[in-house]
Order: sequence, then structure tokens, then C-alpha cells
Amino acid sequence: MVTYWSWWWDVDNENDKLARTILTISVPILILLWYKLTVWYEGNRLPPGPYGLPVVSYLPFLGSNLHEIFTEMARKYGPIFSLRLGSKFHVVVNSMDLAKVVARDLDQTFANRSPPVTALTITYGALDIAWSNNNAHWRNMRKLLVSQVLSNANLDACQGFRINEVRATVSNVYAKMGTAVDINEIAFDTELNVVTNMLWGCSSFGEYFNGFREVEFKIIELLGAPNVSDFIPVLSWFDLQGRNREMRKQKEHLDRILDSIIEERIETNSRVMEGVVEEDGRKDFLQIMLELQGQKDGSTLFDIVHIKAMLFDILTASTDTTSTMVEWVITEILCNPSVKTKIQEELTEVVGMNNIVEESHIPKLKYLDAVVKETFRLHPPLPLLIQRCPDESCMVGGYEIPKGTIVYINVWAIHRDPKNWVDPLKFRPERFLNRKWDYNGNNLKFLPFGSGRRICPGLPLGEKMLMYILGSLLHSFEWILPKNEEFELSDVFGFVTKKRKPLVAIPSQRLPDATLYK
Ligand code: HEM
Repeated sequence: MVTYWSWWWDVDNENDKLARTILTISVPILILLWYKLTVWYEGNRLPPGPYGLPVVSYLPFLGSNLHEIFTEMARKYGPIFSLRLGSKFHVVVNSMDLAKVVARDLDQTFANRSPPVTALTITYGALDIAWSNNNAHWRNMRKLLVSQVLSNANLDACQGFRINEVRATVSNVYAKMGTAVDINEIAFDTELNVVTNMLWGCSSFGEYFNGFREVEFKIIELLGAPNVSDFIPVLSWFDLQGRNREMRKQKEHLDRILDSIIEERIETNSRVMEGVVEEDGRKDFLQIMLELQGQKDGSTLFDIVHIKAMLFDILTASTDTTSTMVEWVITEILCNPSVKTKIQEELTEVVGMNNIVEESHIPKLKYLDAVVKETFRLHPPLPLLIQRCPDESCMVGGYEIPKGTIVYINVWAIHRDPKNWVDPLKFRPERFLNRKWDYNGNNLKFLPFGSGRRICPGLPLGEKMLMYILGSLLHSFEWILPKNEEFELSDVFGFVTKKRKPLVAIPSQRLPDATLYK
């Protein structure tokens, strides 16, 4: 080797020797630099995004309606961008192709969550399903919910609860005809009663549930509110905005409800040899969970706190989403008279004017189904889904996403992207009539329930309840806005993004036979 290179140093003056020494050292350095700047850097650069200030980074510049702000930022920075908020690195994915990479191709890598402080408080330290990381506990809880509550067999067995509650709602609305009715409130109560019946066998009425809706709304608001404690964790101890204190207050209320229900059941069980069972021999979900107490769940023992975390998840995940959607659908229908006419024509044809809506009619209500889907497209209740967090560094769209980054999939942007939808801002249910669309998240253009392993497990119940409540309210009543009330379509971002101004509407009798309302 030395002989091979000896010609290089075979020089007759000192200047030449110096030049060759400099060249010998600098050429490998330049090659290394080039490699770093091209191959290495290309493969490791972070997504583009705005600069911020020291310590707080972009935090002071972030507004409150995050889904709209992120969609606006995507126009400037592209389909994937990053922003640092305090010490936390965030990435927002805004296109269907990149959503596919996160939620499908790299689903396993992105299956963790990064719960905010308030979420840890209300879920007993992420012992629920929604905020738990992708671990044995999450898998067991999700499997339990899906197999015991949301299976086709259990949904069929619980049909009676849905019929009773939806009929009770129609009858309550009948009693309020001619007055302004809060649509979200009636849908919330209907869903809550169905779910509590499925969970522990009775409706939510009674002293326990006084004020539950307000508590839940506050919890949802706190879960979505920006909190300095999340962005600058060293300050979390001071809880500067008081958000965690407020969440603890809501948790006390929730705890009182859940403790009373669980204690009552334990007390009943102590008197009944076989534990509480339904007439058909089925056990409700609370009973099943109580019988699992003391069993190993991953590395921990399944106990009362786990049961409360599960109950919390199911109650909150099912009610606010469903009621918000019922409210949006009726708002869009009232804003679009031709859509209302088509829905009524379909209901008259499928159900008949001397009949009330039954679940068996639902598969035939194709136009109503398209209206619901179009409303989901324009008003997804979780427009950024629930944040995901990669458990190792990986590449998305040619950019590096470091381990632990908080990643949002911007469903709002995807659902309004002109590359995916013709006239994306127009309310046009017909676009969902021509092709087979579902909520399973396989077509990444449309993912109101999410996609991949974190997709909403409540989808079958959510879809059933939405169609049944809406079909019944729209078939049994004519709805109009109160005098001087204007159509209003603006929303306010939150963990569940809702209508800024709650919809109130006045019902009147639509079916000729008054006995159908009893
Ligand atoms: C209209 C009704 C509903 C909508 C629009 C909805 C939407 C969603 C969305 C978007 C997610 C997040 C998915 C993701 O992060 O990718 C989610 C998660 C979840 N939903 Fe729903 N949901 C509804 C009803 C329900 C119902 C009825 C239940 C339970 C009975 C439920 C239980 C859950 C749970 C437990 C999670 C967390 C899943 C996980 O992290 O593994 N949801 N839902």
C-alpha cells in the first residue's frame, strides 16, 4: 500500500509537499461532509414548520381552533409539517397518502398515545383504552369491550334497550312540541341511557346522574384545552392555568357516580348467589368486569380502578360524539331544504306514515345514510383523531419523525382536500350514494372513526344509534328553527369539536296518528 501511494509524496519542494498534505486531509473531509449533507441529512431531516421563540417555541402563536389553524399551516408548509410547542415536538399529517403511512403502513410504530396531564388525571393514569399505550393492558381492555359489549351478538341482545330509549325520546319530544328543544341534549340522554343499560342494566336517571352532562362537557373541554403543563413539563407542578385542578374536581364528581354504582352492585351480588344476570342469562358488562377482579392484566391486577377507567371511557366516548353528530346532521338538514325533502320522501316510502322507525328500516334508508356520511365529512367530531406517538424514530413522507413525537392526523384537512373531493366545501350527500363507502378507515379519504389498530371500537354501536335516533326524530317530527334564529355552522375545537352555538329547534307532529307517539 505504502509503495502504491509513494508516487504521491515523491515531490521535490516543501510547498508541493504542504499542498499535497492539505489535499490528503481535506478530500476525505469534503467527501464526509457531502455525504452528511446529502445522503445522511436527506434521510434524517425533520418536517418543515414555523420557527418559534426560545423555551416556549411556537406556543404563543398558536390560536384555539387547532383543526382550522393546522389546515391553514398545511397550505404553507405542505402535507406534513412540524412545530415545537414548549419542549414538545409535534407533527401534523394532512394528506390521505401520509395518513396511510401513519395509520396503516406504520400502524404498529404509531400505536402509542402521549396523554396530556388532564387525561392522566381523569383516566386514573391512562388505565382506560383511549389513552393507554399499545401494551398488554390496552389489548386486553379493548378485546374485552369489543367481545363483551360491542359484539354483534351483544348488540342484538341489547336491541330492546335501544327501542325503549328511542321511543321514550320520541314521546318526550312529543310532550315538548311547539317549544324549542336542545337537540344535543335529547340525543345525549338517549345514548347515555342505552349505554348505561348495556353497562349495568338500568337507565341513567336518578340522583347519581344529576349534572352528568355538564361534568362530561367540562371533561371534554379540559381534554382539548392547550395546557402549559403539557408543553413545559417542569412547570406542570404549578398547574399555571389551573386545568388539572379543574379536572380533579370533575373526577371527584365522576368517582362519586361510578363508586355508587359499583358499590350497589357489589352489595347486590353479596345477596344473590350467582351474581346479577339478565332474564336471558346474560351478564351485563359491570358484572363481567367485577368477576375479572383480581385476575392478572399484563403485569398488573385488574381491580376497581381499572373498572372505573373502562366505564369512564365508554360513557364519555359514546355520548358526546353521538349527540354532537345528531346535532350537526339536523343542522345541515335544516340548512338544506332540498335535502330535508329527500329524507322525508325516503322515510315516507320506507317506513310509511302510519308507522314508526324500526331498526329493520335502517339498511333501507340509503339517502339518510349518505347525509350522515356527508355530515361526518364536513364535521368530523374528532378532527385530529386522538394523537399518536411513535415508539421509535421512523420516516414519513421522506422526513424523520423522532421517537416520542406527538403526531396528529388532520382528518379535517383530508375531508376537505380538493384532491380527494369535488367541491369539497359543498354539502352534497349524493357523493356518498354512488360508491360503497364505509367507516372502516380503509379508504383514507374518509376516516371519521379513525383507521388502523386505534380505530374507534364503538363504531357499530355509534353507527346504529345515529341512524336510529335521526331516522326517528326526522320521521316523527317536522323541525323548524325558532323565529329570529339564524343558521349557524361554526364550530369550536375541543377533544370533541362541537357546534359553537347549540342547535335548538321546534318540533311539530308529522305522523297523522297520535298514538304512534305514546
Ligand atoms: C358517532 C359516534 C362515535 C364517533 C364519531 C367516534 C369517533 C372516535 C374516534 C375518531 C376515535 C379515535 C380513533 C383514533 O385515534 O384513530 C375514537 C376512539 C375510541 N372510541 Fe369512539 N366514536 C364514536 C362512538 C363510540 C362508542 C359508542 C364507543 C363505545 C361504546 C366508543 C369508544 C371509543 C374508544 C374506547 C376509543 C379509543 C380506542 C383506542 O384508543 O384504542 N366510541 N372514537
